[in-house]
Amino acid sequence: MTTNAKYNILREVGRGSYGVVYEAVVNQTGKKVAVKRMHCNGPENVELALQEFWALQSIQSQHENVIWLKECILQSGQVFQPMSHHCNKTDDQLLLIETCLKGRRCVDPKSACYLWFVMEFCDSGNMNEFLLARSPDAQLNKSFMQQMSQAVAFLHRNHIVHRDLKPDNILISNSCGGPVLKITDFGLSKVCQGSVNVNQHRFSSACGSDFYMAPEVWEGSYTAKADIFALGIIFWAMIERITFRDADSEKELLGTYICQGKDIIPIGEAMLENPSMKLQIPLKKKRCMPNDLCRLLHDMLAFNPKERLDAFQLESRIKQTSYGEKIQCSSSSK
Ligand SMILES: Nc1ncnc2c1ncn2[C@@H]1O[C@H](COP(=O)(O)OP(=O)(O)OP(=O)(O)O)[C@@H](O)[C@H]1O
Repeated sequence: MTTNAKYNILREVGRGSYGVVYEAVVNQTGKKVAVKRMHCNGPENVELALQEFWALQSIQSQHENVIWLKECILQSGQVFQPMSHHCNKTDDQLLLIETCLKGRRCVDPKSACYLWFVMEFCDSGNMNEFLLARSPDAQLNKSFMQQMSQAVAFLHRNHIVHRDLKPDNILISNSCGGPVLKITDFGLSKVCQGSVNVNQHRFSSACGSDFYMAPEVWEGSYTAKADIFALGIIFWAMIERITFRDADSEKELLGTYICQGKDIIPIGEAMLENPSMKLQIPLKKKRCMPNDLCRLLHDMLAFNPKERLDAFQLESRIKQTSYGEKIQCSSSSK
């Protein structure tokens, strides 16, 4: 570390397919931050890194449940420059954009090129780890449902479609009061500039994680309503504690599916094969799910995206559900 370094890296927190995340401190304030380093060595990595940057930069105001990007720094060899979202882009930044557009490396192959994302630090892991380490709790589930729906409504209001919502991409900060969810990992997200209504913008590249993908995503023509389907799968799995073991990482993950013999099939894929399929909600404990919650899940997981709730309808429907409400016990004894 040099004496005038802005950040001091403390330890590695984890690695994903495209980057390494470190815990660090801001030297001037002592505040803890997370720093994600993404290697921009090929067009695929560059596209993911730039999409993450564009989405997080495009948000003008912050939202408590969306990860906050403090700054993004482009490293080219020994030179570190802040990324700019405005017209005054540096030559290195323009080369990154060229790499993304042309689909071939345009940055100097001799100098190492990285994007460093400085973000708020989340101290309690992701939603899978957090929930599966605790006993089921309807009040906590309700609070998480509210936080997730508010975050997605905020993103959609800001014309951002996440396209990869899953419990792994929802981090938890538990340092001030109750647990606060933070939606993160915007590498597959899209900013629909110029669209008046985010639900009318159509995407054609299938992307996301199988178990959370809506039927129309499997077909390759979908809108922001695909984010609502993913939330429906997450809510259902969280409420009934439905999990599966990921084939690659062998981790236990929250997610609902259909059993076909020994195989488990993602709900969206199964619905596409059989559009008239009736979802069995609740799957486990029949008497434990209130009717309004059951209807809400059906409305989030509707096969036809036009019949599916949008993020703004979802936000108000969750406020109305009786699920997870504290039961007030009045006592007359003093
Ligand atoms: N802001 C943060 N605060 C604390 N930990 C974080 C933060 N961002 C990411 N992490 C952790 O760092 C690790 C790597 O995250 P990253 O987003 O790079 O990959 P991933 O989501 O695990 O995998 P992939 O990108 O392959 O889907 C994960 O364990 C994640 O929980």
